[in-house]
Amino acid sequence: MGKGGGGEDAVMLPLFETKEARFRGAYKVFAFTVFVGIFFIWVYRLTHIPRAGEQGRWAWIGMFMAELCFGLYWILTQSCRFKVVYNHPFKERLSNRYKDKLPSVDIFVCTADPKMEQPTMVINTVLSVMSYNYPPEKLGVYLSDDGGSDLTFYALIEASNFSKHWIPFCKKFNVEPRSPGAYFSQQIDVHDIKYAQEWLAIKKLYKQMENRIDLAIEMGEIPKEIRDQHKGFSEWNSKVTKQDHQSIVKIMIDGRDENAVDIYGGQLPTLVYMAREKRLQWSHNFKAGAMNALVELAGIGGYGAALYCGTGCLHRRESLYGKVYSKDYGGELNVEARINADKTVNELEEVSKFLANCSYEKDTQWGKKMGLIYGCPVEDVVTGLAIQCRGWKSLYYNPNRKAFLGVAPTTLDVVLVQQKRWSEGMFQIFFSKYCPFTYGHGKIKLGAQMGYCMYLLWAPISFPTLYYVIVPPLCLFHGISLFPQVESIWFWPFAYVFVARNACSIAETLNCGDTLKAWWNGQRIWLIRRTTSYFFGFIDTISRQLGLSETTFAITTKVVIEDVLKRYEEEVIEFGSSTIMVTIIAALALLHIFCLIGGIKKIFLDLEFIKLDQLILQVILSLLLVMINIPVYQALFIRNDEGRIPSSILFKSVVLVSLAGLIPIV
Ligand SMILES: O=c1ccn([C@@H]2O[C@H](COP(=O)(O)OP(=O)(O)O[C@H]3O[C@H](CO)[C@@H](O)[C@H](O)[C@H]3O)[C@@H](O)[C@H]2O)c(=O)[nH]1
Repeated sequence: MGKGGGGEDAVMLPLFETKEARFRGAYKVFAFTVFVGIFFIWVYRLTHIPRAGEQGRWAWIGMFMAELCFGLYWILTQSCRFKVVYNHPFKERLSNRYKDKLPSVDIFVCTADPKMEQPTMVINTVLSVMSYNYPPEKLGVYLSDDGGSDLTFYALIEASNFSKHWIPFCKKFNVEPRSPGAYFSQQIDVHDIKYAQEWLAIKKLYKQMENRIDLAIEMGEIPKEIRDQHKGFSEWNSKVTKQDHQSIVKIMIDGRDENAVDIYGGQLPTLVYMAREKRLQWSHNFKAGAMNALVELAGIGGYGAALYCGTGCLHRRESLYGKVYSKDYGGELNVEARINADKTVNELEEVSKFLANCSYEKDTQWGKKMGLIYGCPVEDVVTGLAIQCRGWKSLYYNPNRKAFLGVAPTTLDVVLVQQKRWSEGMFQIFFSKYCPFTYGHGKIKLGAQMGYCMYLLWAPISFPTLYYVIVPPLCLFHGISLFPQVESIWFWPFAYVFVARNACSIAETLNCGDTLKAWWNGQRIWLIRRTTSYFFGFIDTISRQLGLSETTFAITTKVVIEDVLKRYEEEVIEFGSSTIMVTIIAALALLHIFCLIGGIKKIFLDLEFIKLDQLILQVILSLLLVMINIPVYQALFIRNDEGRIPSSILFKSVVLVSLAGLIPIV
């Protein structure tokens, strides 16, 4: 580390520092003790298998398999804990070093459906990134509209006009957050009269704009007088549908134009609308296709392998273009495509439309070695891996004031569909040529390969989890012991691994600033995800591998209904739909309480306490499962709001549990 201040030294000061997390040595010792515990559990299982013909022999072997999977998976997860680093950037050094030679930055915003991703929400994102504290002549904002909707286009026209007021307002008062919707939902400090006046005026402008957009959405079409004001609407003729239309590219603000200024004469950033061509016979590759069209259009962690998570990530252009990192790469910050400098807006739009055509990428490396990789619903993770394997390093940075805020699902069914897509997509990567252990071999560190696999194996980990939450409770119900007695020495590895693993997870949660309640809720959703989404993610991956189905992308809806939001804020789970996943959740919850009651009855009445110490761990496991499922029982039996579990599901679950009770334990 050098001294601060100006001069040549200051120019060469590092732009960030990386520090290793503390207590890693102690953690490694702790992890070793847990591993010893896991090892003894495996030894116990193998040395105590019930003899052939004895009841519970196969259940026992299944327990061994499940615990083997958990143990191996736990080893994978250590890759993320052994080497933890924190990055700290020095922002002022960046401007000292590069002064006015900062790189040009293109920001891509994607939307795919005006019903699930409302245009007002989309333009709030656009307006917030347009207002970044960055030289506007170096900033380009590109909206990809896979919904091909004139409503979204209209909203962007409104946003481009409003930005002339909003950007200078943000700069003048250093506004945070810069999304107007989020900003106006906050209380303001009215001590400064000038600020309060401007605040009121711009809020009024925003609300008027919002009303106009909402009105158009309500009507389902753009009023004629608005259509006539912008020639861009002529692209939406009667033949245009969401799945079938020509490419549409409109440069709403041309950042090169000296007249593209805000109300105070300040330069505005470039703003572009793009709906890439869609034809029924062409695969459009979901978000990866949209992102590549944008990349083409714009000219644009601990092992140095933090995951690319799709949203809120910054890339160097060269890394996305498929270039291999070279040691001579000096971080050419000012590589700018000058070739288009002399083109008019119309000429640029025409060239861009060609780039956004379906056929443009045919027989090219786009989607393979260039841009985002096609064929996988988690295009971000596989693309990040490929980039890292080309020698580029990635850093994870989580500033106190969040750099990006997104919209998370508020209902369980949407979460489960999203999680299914992720687990399915990641498992596909494991099966593909991009499997980190083979594709990444010799290119990224073993720790990074293991770290990737921790995510890629979400789908198959559903099987041992399902086994563990079904078989021990069922065995308890039948009075069959699957764990050592409390007096036995073998009891201790189980107790130690259970307590140590959970204590570590609680410590991590608290260390991240979360509460104990959040941890407990985390266990709840952990169980639900593993027993539903990951399971179906597995099934769908296999059926895709067998050629029985095709990759799909179920968009996460960002629309929130008022009473659903109210329940979400009150921390009440929104079940509310009759999906197979909710049926599984309900059936498992009923099974757990049914087995717990049945098991306790058996211990107290039929077995006369003889087996209590042999079954105590199963009783504890079932009790914990019942406690985790409390919101499910409430949704099944107590709640009467719209978010409860429908009674048809209760009926199906009772049938399923009755059948499970009949399964003989062998
Ligand atoms: O055909 C499509 C489908 C989706 N999208 C866009 O892709 C983004 C992600 O889709 P969303 O339904 O929001 O998925 P999520 O699972 O919520 O998104 C997370 O997971 C995705 C897959 O890993 C990443 O691409 C995202 O960046 C990340 O936020 C959204 O902006 C969509 O508008 C398209 O542009 N075209």
